[in-house]
Amino acid sequence: MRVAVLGGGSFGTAIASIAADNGATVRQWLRDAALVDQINHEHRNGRYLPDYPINPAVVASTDLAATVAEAAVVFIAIPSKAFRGVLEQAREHLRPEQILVTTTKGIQAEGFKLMSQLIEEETGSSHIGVLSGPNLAAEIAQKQLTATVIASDDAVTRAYVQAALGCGYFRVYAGNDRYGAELGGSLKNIYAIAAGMAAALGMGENTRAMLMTRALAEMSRFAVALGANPMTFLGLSGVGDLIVTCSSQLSRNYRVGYALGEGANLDEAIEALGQVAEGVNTVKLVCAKAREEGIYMPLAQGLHHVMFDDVPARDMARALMENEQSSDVEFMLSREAVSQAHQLAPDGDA
Ligand SMILES: NC(=O)c1ccc[n+]([C@@H]2O[C@H](COP(=O)([O-])OP(=O)(O)OC[C@H]3O[C@@H](n4cnc5c(N)ncnc54)[C@H](O)[C@@H]3O)[C@@H](O)[C@H]2O)c1
Ligand SMILES: O=P(O)(O)OC[C@H](O)CO
Repeated sequence: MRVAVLGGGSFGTAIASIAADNGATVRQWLRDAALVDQINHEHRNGRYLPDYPINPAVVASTDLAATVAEAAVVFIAIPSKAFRGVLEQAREHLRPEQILVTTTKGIQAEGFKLMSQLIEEETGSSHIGVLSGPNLAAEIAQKQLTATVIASDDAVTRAYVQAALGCGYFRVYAGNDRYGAELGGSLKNIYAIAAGMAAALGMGENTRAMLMTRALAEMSRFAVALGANPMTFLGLSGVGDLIVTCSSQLSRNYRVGYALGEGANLDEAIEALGQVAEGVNTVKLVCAKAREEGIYMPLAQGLHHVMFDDVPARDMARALMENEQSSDVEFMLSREAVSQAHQLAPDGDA
């Protein structure tokens, strides 16, 4: 199998190395000639994954056309802000039978588009997939046992990606809800920022469990309103990714939240990170979309106030705790039914 990876960051490098470990012929495209040289000669990505060796069979290049030329599968691991631009450059070199897979967990502001939708618009391909799951690049680079999802309505895409990446330390499950899997990967970054902030403020495990579980309720409420299948959120690309990203200092989104919780401002937190934290942009886009569509998203809106309106995180947490008490699993008991029933109890002030 011939595999191309577009992107020289931590995840692109991790994916390239898995495919090479699995016996594929792997080409990786990046812009930085010095980093290309380092990957090809030292088998290391000193900028993004400095502490881990890369399979020596990975060949990096600054030549986009040559990178994709022979590939059966092309993975695109480019931050959402640059994703369409890279597709525009790649488009003329791609062939209709090639399988195009996004690994990017972000949203384009214009039109609230997910990356697989950009691939569809730019290429018209019928072999499009989303790779998403609890996949911290640094842990993959250590060959920690890891699982992911290839979500596509195209059986050929699912089969090729399972064959390209499935190996002794990386297990690839198949899904057919591309939109739900991709939305889950983007939304969880919002709550990872909140979880990092809560940890920095000394909040405990009960708090983290509450935050993650209510985040899942909020994510699935949003996804259902936008037409995704809520069952997808029970899988690796939903709750699985939410767990890892809300629990680990290896997550860039968690680290941004942690820095904010320690008192840094947003610019300082982003600068200290030096890599992409998609959640910073996603929280803005999701809050705007939720307002537009009338979707109840108290955690995301609360985080937005903390990040962009200077509301202290502890004040926001207190306000959220004092919100009207609601339903646990609203697919079974609606929020409206709980709210209406409040009049049946004696008034707390009486
Ligand atoms: N790192 C992880 O653990 C991880 C895991 C799963 C998914 N992802 C997702 O993968 C995507 C990429 O993440 P990453 O971790 O590799 O990011 P990163 O910040 O480590 O690297 C981004 C890479 O994209 C390159 N890039 C940026 N703009 C470009 C442009 N215009 N043209 C060409 N290259 C450009 C950068 O030079 C860099 O090599 C993100 O959306 C992220 O959500 C990351
Ligand atoms: O480092 P983050 O926060 O972008 O998260 C990485 C992956 O999405 C975890 O699955």
